[in-house]
Amino acid sequence: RVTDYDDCWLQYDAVEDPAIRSSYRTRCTHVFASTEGPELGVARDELRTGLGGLLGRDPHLWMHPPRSVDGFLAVGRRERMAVVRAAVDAEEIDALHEEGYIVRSVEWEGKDCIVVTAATDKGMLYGVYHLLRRMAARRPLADVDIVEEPKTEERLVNHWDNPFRASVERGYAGTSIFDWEQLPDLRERYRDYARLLASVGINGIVLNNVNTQKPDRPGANPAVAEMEGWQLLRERNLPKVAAIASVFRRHGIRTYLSVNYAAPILAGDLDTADPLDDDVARWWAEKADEVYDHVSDFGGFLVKADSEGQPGPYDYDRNHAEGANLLGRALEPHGGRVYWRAFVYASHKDRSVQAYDTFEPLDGEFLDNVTVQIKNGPIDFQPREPISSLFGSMPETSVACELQITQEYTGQGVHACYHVPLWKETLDTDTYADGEGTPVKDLLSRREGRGLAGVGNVGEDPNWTGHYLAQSNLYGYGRLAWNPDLDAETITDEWVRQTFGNDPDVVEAVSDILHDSWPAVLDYTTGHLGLMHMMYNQDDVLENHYNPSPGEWPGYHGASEDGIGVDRSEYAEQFHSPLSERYASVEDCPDELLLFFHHLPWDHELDDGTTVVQRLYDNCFEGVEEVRSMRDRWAELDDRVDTARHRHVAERFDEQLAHAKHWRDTMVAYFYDHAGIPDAHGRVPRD
Ligand SMILES: CO[C@H]1[C@H](O)[C@@H](O)[C@H](O)O[C@@H]1C(=O)O
Repeated sequence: RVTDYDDCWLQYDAVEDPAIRSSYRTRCTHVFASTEGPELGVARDELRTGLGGLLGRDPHLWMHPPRSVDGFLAVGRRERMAVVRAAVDAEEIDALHEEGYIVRSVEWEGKDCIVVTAATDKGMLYGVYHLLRRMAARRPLADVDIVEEPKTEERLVNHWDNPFRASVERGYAGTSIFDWEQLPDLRERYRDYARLLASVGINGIVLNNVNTQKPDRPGANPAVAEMEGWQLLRERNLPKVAAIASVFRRHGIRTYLSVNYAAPILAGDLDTADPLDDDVARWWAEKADEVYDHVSDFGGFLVKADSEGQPGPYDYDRNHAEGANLLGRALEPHGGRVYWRAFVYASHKDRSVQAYDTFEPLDGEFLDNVTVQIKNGPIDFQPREPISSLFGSMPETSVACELQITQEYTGQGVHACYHVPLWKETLDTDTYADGEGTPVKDLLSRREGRGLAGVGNVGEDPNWTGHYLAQSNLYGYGRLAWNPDLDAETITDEWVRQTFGNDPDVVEAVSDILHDSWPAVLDYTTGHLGLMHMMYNQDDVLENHYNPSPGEWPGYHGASEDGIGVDRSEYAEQFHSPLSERYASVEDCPDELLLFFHHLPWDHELDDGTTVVQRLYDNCFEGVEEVRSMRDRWAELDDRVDTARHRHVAERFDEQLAHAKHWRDTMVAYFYDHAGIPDAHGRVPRD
């Protein structure tokens, strides 16, 4: 099946090693797979594609257990297949999470078999993807005993795609893959996208941008003209939503929409959107009924309210709980959920403290089907931020952590920047909410309504993500959402092997490059001491948040003649002890967050005796050398990776190196202009 876009990590390259190939062929050439549900149809198709590639010949699909062969793969329910009953006890299935699965090898009637089973069809689909992932990494199939369950219930991708305009806010991979003019006619690409998401356990997708209308505020992002997502709630557009939902449903993915809080006015004929108005409540209830008439398993609504010019309950002097619960009530009869974003701030105060001040007092006031969606940090997806102080501060509320898969502030698909280590740092941070050992990930797991939302990075470009290496961020997000305990190295190894093959030199080089990428970006875009928000933010969209422009944001980084950094002691107080004390203390605050919480003299000495300004110079220069080394290591792979991808990535590394130098030179000049202290190695001021 030839497409004009990349297969990403579903390459299914043929197994070269004869011993592994013969072991795989014995167990997987013949497939006895159930067909009772739509997800099982997808599983069968995936097995045909995956095994066809891996085994180098088409698998033989049976509707009965083949007896004339040495082994086979069985995919089905325990109650329907004797071979599955031979491998799995009823109690195991009863105890299994509804999205969990079991992959187990078993000898059955003298045959070497592999069974994939679960309590649900969706679980079996995930089991099939796990089996194919294992084979793509050339892992053995003898003595397999895998019992897997998701640690997180809600695992969503948020699209900031603008319907009818084909643009993607903060998208760096071309236009949107969704063609709303053409819908309800479907594109093959929707199915391939759903395969990618299902293969990493994503179970929800928000189709459109949270900016659902032109924000009425001065200096707003110029791409605003393109935002008309509120239109999707119009009855005439619901068949289009239903068509897309039918593709994702087959892959175990529920469909959600970003809605505009003033929809009763924009898409209805009311003159108010006041949450305590009965007509407004009726409007939303009827609108929800209408949506569910079209999409029976619709997931719910995502809302950006009272934020960056989007309307909300503040327009009626109502608080966010009153605002969210209005939609919660409308969705409740249908089993729908509201994701209510906590990204609310006003410019009069330090942005970092505002989400807590707004939402912490409302803890316990949100309905059960409302999830407060919180960005990982208090500012805005910066290369590094401390966690949001809301994590661990709303015990009576379902919360989700919003992460950015797209690289708005980490190089926008031009720079390689692997976000998985960044996300691990967030998810593993101990909030001390219930005493020591309460990491963020535990506050997101094991309960309906809790989870993760990742702002997507795909577009119409053949490589989906602008940069081939950025595919690792979508892959890694899904794997981490499924199990936040997975370590970054495991996720990286999986992705590299499925995407670029199992050549040990390639696996090692690409893995190292990925793991060096985030620290490098931190070095040349922030100086790696907790500074952030040093980027360009003027009108012309394409340069927005890409180029350096530290002069624009003194309030965010506090550079002045006497020092740099911002005293955010008020923010530190919002955390539980001992985290609050640690952040508030210059001695105990981790270096990588030091200038986020403290304003320090340029010549303040760090633990190793280096001054703040010298460390900033050193890191900016070091960052460029790290990019040079990544580029050179990638160059050495030119005969190990196919030409098309190798050349594309190599050219992006050339661009990244040039741009990193631009960041370095701008940053060190800015620091020198304020500090007036030259670099100890004579590099600053530059000639
Ligand atoms: C969708 O708007 C985005 C905006 O493009 C972006 O600059 C910032 O990250 O935050 C906003 C948000 O998260 O709502």
